[in-house]
Formats: sequence, C-alpha cells, structure tokens
Amino acid sequence: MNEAALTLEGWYALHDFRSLNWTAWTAADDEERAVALEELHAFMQEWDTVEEAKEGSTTVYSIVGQKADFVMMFLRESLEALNQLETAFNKIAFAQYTTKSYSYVSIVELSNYAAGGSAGDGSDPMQNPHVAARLKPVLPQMKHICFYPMNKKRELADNWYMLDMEKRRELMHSHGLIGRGYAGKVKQIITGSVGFDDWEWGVTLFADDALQFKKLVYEMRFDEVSARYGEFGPFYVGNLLTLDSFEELLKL
Ligand code: VOV
Repeated sequence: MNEAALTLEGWYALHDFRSLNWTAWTAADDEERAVALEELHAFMQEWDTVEEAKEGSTTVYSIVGQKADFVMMFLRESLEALNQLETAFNKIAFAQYTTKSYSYVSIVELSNYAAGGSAGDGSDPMQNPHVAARLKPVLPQMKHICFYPMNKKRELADNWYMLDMEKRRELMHSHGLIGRGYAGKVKQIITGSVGFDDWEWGVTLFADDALQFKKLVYEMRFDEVSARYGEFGPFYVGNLLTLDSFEELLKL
C-alpha cells in the first residue's frame, strides 16, 4: 500500500464569498443604510479581538469580475466557530443587502514532503514557532488576494496517489523551488479540504503586485506536479478591503 504524506493541521478556514444586491442597497433609505454599515463595522471590529487573542485571523477583499463582490476569509480554531461566524454575519442588517455566491471550507495544512518525508523526531511540531506560525497564520494585509481550489489527479496514467513517497517528495521539492523564487512577492496559504469540500485543497495567495499571481501560477503550470497532476477550479482575484474602503465601495 502506498504511503500517505503526514500532514499537520492548524486553523480551520472559511472563504465566504458574497455578492451585493445593489437594487436593495440603492432602494434602502439613508437610515437603513447607516444601520447596516454600523452593524457591518461592529462585526468587522470583533475580528481584531479574535486576532489579538490569537484565536484566529480574518481578512476581507473585494472580488473583481462577476463571480462575487467580496470575500471574507476566516481562520478559526473550530468548525463550530466558523459556523457561528457565518450565522452571525447572516443576522446583521447588512447581510440583507448581500447574496451568497460561493464558499470554501478547509483547514490550514502542512505536509511532511519538505521535511524529507520523515515523520519527524517525535517532538510536538506546534512547539516549533516557525511551524506554529504557518499553521495558525496572521493573514497578511497585502493589496491583493487570489483564491482557487485544486485537486491532484487520480487518472489511470497520472495518479498522484499511486506514486510512492520518494517520487512525490522529489516532485514537491521542485514545486517548492519554484515557489521560493517568489519569496517576498507572493505569500501562499495552502488549506486541505479532503472530506470538507468539493476539491482537495484551497490555494490562497496574497501579493502587493497582482501580476505576480499570473507569473507564479504560469511558471508552476510547467512544473510536473501542476503540469501532470494539477486540476484547478475557478479563480477569484481581488483587492484588499479595509473598514474605510469597504464603506467607500458602498457609498452611493
Ligand atoms: C508562493 C510560493 C509557494 C511555495 C514556496 C510553495 C511551497 C510548497 C511546499 C514546500 C510544499 C510542501 C510542504 C508543505 O508546505 O505542505 C507545498 C505544498 C503544496 N503546495 Fe505549494 N508553494 C507555493 C505556491 C503554491 C501554489 C501557487 C500552488 C497551486 C498550484 C498551481 O500550480 O497553481 C500550490 C499548491 C500546493 C499544494 C496543493 C500543496 C500540498 C500538496 C500535497 O500533496 O500535500 N503551492 N508548497
């Protein structure tokens, strides 16, 4: 039997994509809009408390194109916490002016390919600050986000899951080398979603120069892991929203 990569998991992730119902927003009166904005502010301000308590991290980006208007990316300690968040959002007045576009449930994941495929030395990896920071990351407030789900193929000729550990490790090494070329330009958060959502991983990239997403994803397409085994879902790309720029976006 083939050997599964060992994985470490951190915070649970929810990418909650919403669209704005501009008809309802423009039809609302000034007071209704003010109440909606106030509740949105209060909802967003709670995120800081969670981040300060190191119980999660949150970020919000507008989405360019028609797939959605914005995404709230939540990292939290449990699926229950994520559930509570989406319900809490649905209850605020602002939610009445939005519709649900897409969502993705996953968990921050690190595999042991980069650690030479070994199971480690038996020590608690969460005691390693570098590992802990990657599993429970503070989401970067970079100017742009790019999110897409992906699978690794399970076809007869090209089946990632039938490759032995040594081969997968070798392929992932090459993947990592390409990625390292983007250090300082693109930050990646890989979330595993086998058993949680329709694809096997969520890929969330952050950059201050959006063009670097295209450069990185294109370069990786020529790498064997992506060229032979990668299957990709829809791409969502957008711009950082702060409390102020969100309000600006909603201004009539
Ligand atoms: C921004 C750069 C970047 C860097 C440095 C990087 C490095 C690494 C390393 C070292 C490792 C292995 C250890 C770990 O950390 O888990 C991974 C793991 C992974 N990656 Fe990656 N990746 C990047 C970027 C990066 C991108 C752009 C993509 C999407 C692929 C594409 O073609 O669109 C991706 C995917 C993944 C996936 C799905 C996994 C899990 C695979 C599995 O089978 O378990 N990744 N990745």
